[in-house]
Amino acid sequence: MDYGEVRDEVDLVVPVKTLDRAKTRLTSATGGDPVSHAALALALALDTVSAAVATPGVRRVVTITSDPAVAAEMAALGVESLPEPPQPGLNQALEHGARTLRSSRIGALQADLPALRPDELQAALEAARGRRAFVPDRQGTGTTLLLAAPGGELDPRFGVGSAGLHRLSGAVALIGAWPSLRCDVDTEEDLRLALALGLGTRTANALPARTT
Ligand SMILES: Nc1nc2c(ncn2[C@@H]2O[C@H](COP(=O)(O)OP(=O)(O)OP(=O)(O)O)[C@@H](O)[C@H]2O)c(=O)[nH]1
Ligand SMILES: C=C(OP(=O)(O)O)C(=O)O
Repeated sequence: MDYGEVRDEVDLVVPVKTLDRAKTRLTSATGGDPVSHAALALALALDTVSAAVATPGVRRVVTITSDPAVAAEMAALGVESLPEPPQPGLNQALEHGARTLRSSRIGALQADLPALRPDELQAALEAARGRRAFVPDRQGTGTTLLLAAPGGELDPRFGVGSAGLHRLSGAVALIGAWPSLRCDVDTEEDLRLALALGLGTRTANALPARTT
């Protein structure tokens, strides 16, 4: 497919672990049932990706996953998936995705933003104004979005303390009134906060009744 050359637009890679390994800190939210847990992990990713696809300024969204169930569900949204590279790890998966896409502008979006609103993601993309930039999570320690400069490398440093590492690597911290973009869901407390912001429909449907 020819996606054209619009320099202000960004292609986003979204990493998604295999569902049986994903979101271990959220296991209690579904009462320890592995099938419900996998459904919740998948719903988080689908709501995130649906919002990203609907965002003006986002040209293309591609997930990086070795889980065929994730790839099939993403395909139903019209979203392509790339398999993980042989080297394990989140940053390796993102670098592989970025290299494969060869986009004029690349970004990485975490897959656990179930309240994400397209207008907030669009506002963050605009605030970057062509710089290599990142959006810290609500605690200020992690990263939910990393954007390369046009034509530049992604150079991802996700993991513990990634906000500090992205800042040290020269990326500009973007801090705006974008609660849905900053609310990544790792724990049940995060899930309650995302619920208050307004969950995507898939995540809302995947929750047990007591959480809603
Ligand atoms: N493709 C891919 N995605 C990853 C990998 N590691 C983490 N991710 C994804 O990166 C995002 C951020 O990771 P975390 O917030 O730590 O999520 P998680 O590892 O599923 O959660 P925990 O098990 O609770 O640490 C999530 O969307 C994960 O699915 C990896 O090795 N490969
Ligand atoms: C991998 C990260 O996510 P989390 O802190 O949610 O594990 C990160 O913020 O770099």
